[in-house]
Order: sequence, then C-alpha cells, then structure tokens
Amino acid sequence: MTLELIELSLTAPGADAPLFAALSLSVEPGEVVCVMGPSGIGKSSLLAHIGGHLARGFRTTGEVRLDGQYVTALPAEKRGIGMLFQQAQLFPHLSVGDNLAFGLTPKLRGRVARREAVREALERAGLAGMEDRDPATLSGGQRTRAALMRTLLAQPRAILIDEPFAALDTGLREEIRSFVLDHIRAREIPALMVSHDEGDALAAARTVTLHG
Ligand SMILES: Nc1ncnc2c1ncn2[C@@H]1O[C@H](COP(=O)(O)OP(=O)(O)OP(=O)(O)O)[C@@H](O)[C@H]1O
Repeated sequence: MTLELIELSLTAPGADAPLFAALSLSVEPGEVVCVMGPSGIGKSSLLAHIGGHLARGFRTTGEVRLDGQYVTALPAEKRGIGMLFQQAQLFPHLSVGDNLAFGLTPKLRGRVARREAVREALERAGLAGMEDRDPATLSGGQRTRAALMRTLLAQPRAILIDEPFAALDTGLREEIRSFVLDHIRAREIPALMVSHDEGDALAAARTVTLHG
C-alpha cells in the first residue's frame, strides 16, 4: 500500500487562510514519515482529515489516495486507516482480550480463529496470557503495545500516529517506539507519525515539516 497526499490543505472553521502550505507527499509501504511543525499549524487536523474524522466546519482542498484509490469521499470506517494516539485508549469496560477482538477484521471468521488471532497478537506484544486483564491494570507501555495490536488486527491499509510515546519516560519510549515502528515496517504499512520529539524524527525514514 502507498499513501499519497496530493496538494492537501485545510482551513479551520472561521479562518480565512489555510493552516499550512498545500502538502503533497507519497508514503511508501512500510515507510514511517514523521510530521513536524509548530503548535497549531494543523498536524492533528491533518491526521484527522486523512482518517475521516475532521471536525465539521473545516474546509479542505486536495486528495488522499491509498494505492491509487481516492479515499477522501469515503466515510472513516470504509477507509481502512488505523489510528494510534497518545493516550492509547483501550475501552475501560472491556478486558484486554476483548479490546483486541474489537479491532479484528470482520474478514476473519470463526470464534476459534478469532480467539487464536488475539492470543497470538498478545504474545507478540509481550502480553501473553493477559486476555482477561482489566486495561487499568496495565502499565503505560503495555497499553500502547495492546493498542497497537488492536490497530494491526484490523489489517489497516495505512496507520496514523499522533504522539503516542510522549507520555512514556525516556527508556521505555525508545523500546516502545522500536516495537511499534518495527511492526509497521514488517507489515509494509505506510505510516504518518506526528511528533515534537527529536528521537521520533530520527527513528522515522524521513521528516516533513508543515509551515504556513
Ligand atoms: N474543532 C475545531 N474547531 C475549530 N478550530 C479547530 C478545531 N480543531 C482544531 N482547530 C484549530 O485548527 C488549528 C490546528 O490545530 P491542530 O490541533 O491540528 O494543530 P497541531 O499542529 O496538531 O497543534 P499541536 O502541536 O499543539 O498539537 C488550531 O488553530 C486550532 O485552534
């Protein structure tokens, strides 16, 4: 899969001018591109637009394509784009296993096969046997890994990452970042990662900086 942005621009509700100069970018399979730029320039809004969650009232120009298919007109659930956010939200009322099962692609059929997919994902994330745990009992790093697995189980065509490591302390941040980026590369998924962190930028294949 290749994620392409073509002459993309966003204008916030009530504003006259676009937030950033029109952006054209091609993200190759397994490539992680870091998106940087000053606070308020529109990084989170850019990800929301690509994912199909942009707040009402924004005006947009340009196109988002996945392997040549225009996705801008599709509703979020039809785009096949996975999101990974800073607070790595797991549903608090579901067990860790049910959280992952929630992400599973409907293409995978059968209760046994689905349970096995969750078991294997937890094992790969170093969370073997934690199916029945309450998410509140996991550490920050464990939650990020579980959230990534939930995102991957949906077999997304692209992944959007918004400062998911910012809340982790330095040592853990590097370990979790490698874990997340290695998985994205191994599965050849194109990814955009918004960050203010130099370490994130260095770990990415390249960086684009939004400017006005
Ligand atoms: N729902 C909304 N309604 C109106 N304006 C909004 C809305 N969401 C964002 N904005 C405006 O759009 C601009 C871009 O916000 P955004 O959060 O995308 O920036 P950012 O680059 O991600 O900033 P930061 O680095 O601080 O997270 C800001 O000026 C913000 O006030």
